[in-house]
Amino acid sequence: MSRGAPVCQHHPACSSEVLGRPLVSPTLMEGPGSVLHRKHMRLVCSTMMQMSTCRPWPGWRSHSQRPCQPWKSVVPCVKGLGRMRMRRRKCSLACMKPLQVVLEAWRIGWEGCPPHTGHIPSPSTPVWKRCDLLPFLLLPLAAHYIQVLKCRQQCVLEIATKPGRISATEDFIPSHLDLLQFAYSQVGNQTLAAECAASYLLFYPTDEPMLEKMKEYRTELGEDTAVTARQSIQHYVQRSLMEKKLIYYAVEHLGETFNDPDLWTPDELIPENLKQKHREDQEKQKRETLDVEEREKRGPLPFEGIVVTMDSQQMNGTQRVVFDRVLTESECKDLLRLTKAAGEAGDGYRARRSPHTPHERFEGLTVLKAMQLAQNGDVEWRDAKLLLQASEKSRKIIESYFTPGKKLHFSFTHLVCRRAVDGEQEGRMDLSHPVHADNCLLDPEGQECWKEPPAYVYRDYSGILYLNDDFQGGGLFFTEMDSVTVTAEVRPKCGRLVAFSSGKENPHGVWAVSRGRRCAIALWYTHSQEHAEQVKGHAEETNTGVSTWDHIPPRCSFWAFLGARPSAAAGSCRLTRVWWRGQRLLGPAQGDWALERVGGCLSRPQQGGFTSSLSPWLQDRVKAEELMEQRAAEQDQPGGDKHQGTDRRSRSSSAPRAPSRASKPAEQRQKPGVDREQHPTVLRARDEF
Ligand SMILES: O=C(O)CCC(=O)C(=O)O
Ligand SMILES: [Fe+2]
Repeated sequence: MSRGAPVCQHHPACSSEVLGRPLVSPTLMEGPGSVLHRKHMRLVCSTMMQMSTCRPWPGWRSHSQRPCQPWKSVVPCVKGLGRMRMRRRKCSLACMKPLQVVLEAWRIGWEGCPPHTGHIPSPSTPVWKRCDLLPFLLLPLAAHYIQVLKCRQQCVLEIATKPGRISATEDFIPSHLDLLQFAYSQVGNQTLAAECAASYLLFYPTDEPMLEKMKEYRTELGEDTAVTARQSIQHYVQRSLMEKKLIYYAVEHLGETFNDPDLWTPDELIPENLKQKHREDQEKQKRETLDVEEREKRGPLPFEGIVVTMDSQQMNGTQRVVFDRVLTESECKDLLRLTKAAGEAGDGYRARRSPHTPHERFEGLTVLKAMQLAQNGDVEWRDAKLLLQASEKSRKIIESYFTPGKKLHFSFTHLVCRRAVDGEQEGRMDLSHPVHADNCLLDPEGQECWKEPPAYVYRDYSGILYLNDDFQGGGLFFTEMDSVTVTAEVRPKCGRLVAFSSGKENPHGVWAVSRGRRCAIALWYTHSQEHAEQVKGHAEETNTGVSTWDHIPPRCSFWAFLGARPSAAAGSCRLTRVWWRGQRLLGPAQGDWALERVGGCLSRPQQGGFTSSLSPWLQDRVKAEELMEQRAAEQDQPGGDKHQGTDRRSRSSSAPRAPSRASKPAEQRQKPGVDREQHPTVLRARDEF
C-alpha cells in the first residue's frame, strides 16, 4: 500500500495490521502476482473494472476463462475520473443555488440604498430595504454561506457513492489516484504514473511510501523532467482547503458543526477542541482494538467438555473460532428429528424453498415454529426445548469467548437443512450459499462491505451449530474481501459450533451440498438491545395511523405497515411497506395499498411478499419462551401430564419415532409428557439457562 498510517487504519486491507498482525508478510509484498499486487488490483477503481467476465469464484471449475488483467482498467479509470469531476461540479452548483437566491434579494435591497451612511429610513420601509439593518443581515448571510460550503464539501460523498448504495467509499479521490498511479506504472507509463503520484501527495504530502514512489519515478524519468500534479486536482485541493478553513473558523467562532467527509484534512486546519475530540475517538477505537487482542487470551468457557478446535490465527483471520463437543451425538439426533418436521414447515427462509440455489432445497424451522409444532403434537416438546437450549448454550459460549462482560442478545435463530436435489447435481458449479458477510453487503470489486439495508446491519456475531456430517460437500469457508481467496475451511459435524464476527472481516460461503442433507442451527447475535429477538415488549402494534416516517418512534430501525386491499377478504393482510430511517424499502409510496391497518417496529427488515397474520414481527423467541413456560406451568399442576407418558420419557434417541398427530388424543397433543426433570443429562453440569 502506498498510503500512510492515517489512511491505512481505515482501509480494510490494513485492518488486520491495526489488530496487530500484518495481513501480508514483507516478502509477499512485491512483484507481479504478489499479495500487494493483487490487493492493488482490487482497489477502489475496480468499480469500473470489467472484471465480471473473467473473475472466478469459489466453486468455479471451468478452465476456459481468461485470467484477469485488471491493469487494463486504466482507461475506464481515467474516464471515471472525468465523470467524477462532472458530477462533483454539478453537485457544487446545486449547493450554490440557495445562496444565489439570497444574494439576489440582497442585491435588490442594496440597490435602493443611498451611497452615504446616516440615511434614516422611514419606519414603513420594508426590512430588506432598511440599509441601516444591512450589517445585521450579514450574520445570517454568513451562516448561509457556511451551509453552502458544507454542502459543497459533502459533494465528494456523492461521487464516492455507487449507484444503489447509501454509504460512500472512504477516501475516494486519493484512493483513486493511488490506484491510477499503480496502474499507469504497470502499463509502463511512468509520466502519468508520476503525475498521479504527485496529485496524491497533494492530499497526503508526508505519505512515506508515495514519496518513495515519487523518488523512483523521478529517477526513471530523469531528474530534469518536471513532474507536477494534475491541474484539476490542484484546484480541487486548494478550493477544498479554503472551504474547510472557513468552515472550521465558523465551527470555532460561530458554534457551527461540521462532519468532515475527508480523511486527508490537514491537522493544522482542525481547531484544537475538535482535535481533542478526534484524539479521544481514536483512543477509544484503539482501546477497542486492544480489547479484541486482549480477548484473544480467553478465560474458561462457561461449559465443561467444550474444546476450541481452531482459533482466529489458525483460521487466518480475525474473530473466528471453532468449538467442538457443544452437543452430544444424542442431542444431534434429537435435533435432527426436529428437522424432519422443518421439512414440512418450510419456515426460517420465509418459506422460500431454494433461496440460494435451485440445486438444493432449504428447510427451516424457527424456535417459535418448533414450539408451535410441539404444542400441536407434531414434534416432541423435548426436541423443541432442546433447540431453545442449544441456541442459548451457543449464545453463552460465543458471548464469553468474544465479548465477556458485554451482553449478546439473540437476533435471529433458525434450524436449517440444505438437501441436494437428486438429478440436479451434474455439472453443478454454484455454491450452496454464495460468499457474503452477515451484517453488510459485500462488494468484492470495490473491496467494500456496505453496512446498509437490506443487510442485517445490527448483527454482531454469527454462529452455526452443526448437527451432522453424512452428506457430500457443504463445507463452510471464509474468504478475503475479494470473495475468491479462501482463507479457512470448516467441515461440519455434530456438535461443532463455528462462530465469528458478522462484519466485513469475515466473508464466508458454503460449498455446494451435492449429496444428502446438511443440517445446522444458524444463529445471529447482536449487542443492540433494540434489535434483540427476545426483548419483551419491544414489538408493538398501533392503530394510530402512522403514515410517515416522522411519526415513527426514533428507536425503531424499521417500520412495517400491514395493510389490506380494500377489496381483500377480512383478515387477509399483507405487509405493504417497510421503512428504514425514512426510506421506503418495500411497497408503494402512496395510493393503492394505502389502507394500512397496523404498523409496528421491526427488529429486521421483512423481505417482500409474504402473507401473514397481523403481527409478523412479534418476537419469535419471546413467544417461544412463553410457550415453553406455559408448558412447564401446566406440567407443574397436580394432574399435569408429568405423571403420564413414561414411555416417551424413557425413549432414547436411537429409537426412531414418527410423531403423529393422529396417534394422540387431542388433550395430550397440547401437553406431551415431557418436562424439565426428564432430561437432566441432556445438557451437562453447568448448563443452566
Ligand atoms: O450454514 C453455514 O455453514 C453458513 C450459513 C450462512 O452463512 C448464513 O446462513 O448466513
Ligand atoms: Fe452467513
